[in-house]
Amino acid sequence: MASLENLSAVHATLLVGILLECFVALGWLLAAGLLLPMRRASLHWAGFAFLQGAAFFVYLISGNWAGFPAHAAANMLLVAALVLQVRGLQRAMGRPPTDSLFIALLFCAGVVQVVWLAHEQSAWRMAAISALASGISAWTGATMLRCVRHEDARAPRLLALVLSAPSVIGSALFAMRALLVLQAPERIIRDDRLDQSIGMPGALLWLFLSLGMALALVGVVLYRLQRKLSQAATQDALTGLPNRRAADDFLAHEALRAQRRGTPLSALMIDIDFFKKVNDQHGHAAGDHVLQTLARLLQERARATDLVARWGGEEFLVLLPDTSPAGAREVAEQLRLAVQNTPFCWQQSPVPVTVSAGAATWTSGPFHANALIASADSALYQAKNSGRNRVCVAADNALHLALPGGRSVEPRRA
Ligand SMILES: Nc1nc2c(ncn2[C@@H]2O[C@H](COP(=O)(O)OP(=O)(O)OP(=O)(O)O)[C@@H](O)[C@H]2O)c(=O)[nH]1
Repeated sequence: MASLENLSAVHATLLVGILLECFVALGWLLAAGLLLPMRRASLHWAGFAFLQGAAFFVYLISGNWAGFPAHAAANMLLVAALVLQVRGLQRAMGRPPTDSLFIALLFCAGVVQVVWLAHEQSAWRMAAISALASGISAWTGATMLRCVRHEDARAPRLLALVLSAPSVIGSALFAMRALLVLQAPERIIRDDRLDQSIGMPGALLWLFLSLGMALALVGVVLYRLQRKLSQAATQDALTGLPNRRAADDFLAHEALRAQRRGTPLSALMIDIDFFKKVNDQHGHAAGDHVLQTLARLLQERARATDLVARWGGEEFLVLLPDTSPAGAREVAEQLRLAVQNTPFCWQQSPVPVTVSAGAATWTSGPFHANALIASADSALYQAKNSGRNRVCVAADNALHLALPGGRSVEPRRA
């Protein structure tokens, strides 16, 4: 290894790379201990950083070992590191890793080393490994994009592009390297003989790319954790529907729009009839299954602009923007009939399920969210009291009578 006095700029860069990768690997090991849902992914990325650090180390010591095929060793480490990076991303997405492909890639890299091991063939070796690394990096970039965008189409496109950029740039650079090597193979063979394994531009580029990739992985983890947290805060765990908090936010937002545009806003409160009996006769798991099936059914029949939420227990709230009292009654009746005509089953036994619904509509005047919900709720209890499996609509003045101290949402001034 170079002594401190004659430490060249390349050596210094490689040393920085080793230290950086050690810190990154330690960081991921720490994350594996702390972020349980991301444990496996973090362990993979610790391996990714460690192998990259090892590749930097190989270049650092290569000058001391005449004839040591530094490129070959470093490239093998790099391919293994890149494979671990993609595998970690697949783990982060909760997908089974494509192990056969990874094994095939590593096998190919190994074969390339063995077939073109001689110095005279180092250009071919470098070109093949660079092409392989380019392919894996492109795959990493694509997986990174999917990791952010696939499960959440509303995820910011720019964020997805920024996070996948280091891998895409890496892929392009590896491809360029493969082409340059094939264009001037004599230079590579000469450099390899002289043990000039890596130059300053190469070392710096590699260092920045490694840093970029590490930051991109941190970005993916932060994005996914933030998404999980916001999901947990706004999604009902059993049915996957928006929960009460999300319904409140939607209602406040839609109320402002309705007031600004002067369009009606309707709410349906839907409750399963005699649900206690389902639990008592078939068990709690059967009750959960009925809730999940009903949630799916309601969601499938809702318009893209409506919101179906689990209000609590066996009660669902459907918010219908731009829907008149007559329209709300019609939607509620369609949903009631759909439930009545859907065969619910639990362990091959039929479970009869019907629902009652109450509808209320805001059409004009100050908006009280609590009054709209309370009106839909009292219409629901009217439906329950008049025999169940039916729809009742709140009277026109119900909103004014309900909850005078309710939350008021004033229209935003243009
Ligand atoms: N399985 C299951 N049951 C739930 C859940 N949340 C609430 N329940 C049950 O829902 C039942 C509600 O019963 P009640 O309020 O008496 O209403 P009901 O039996 O549907 O009668 P009506 O509404 O008057 O037709 C209770 O037995 C609760 O335990 C849940 O998440 N899963």
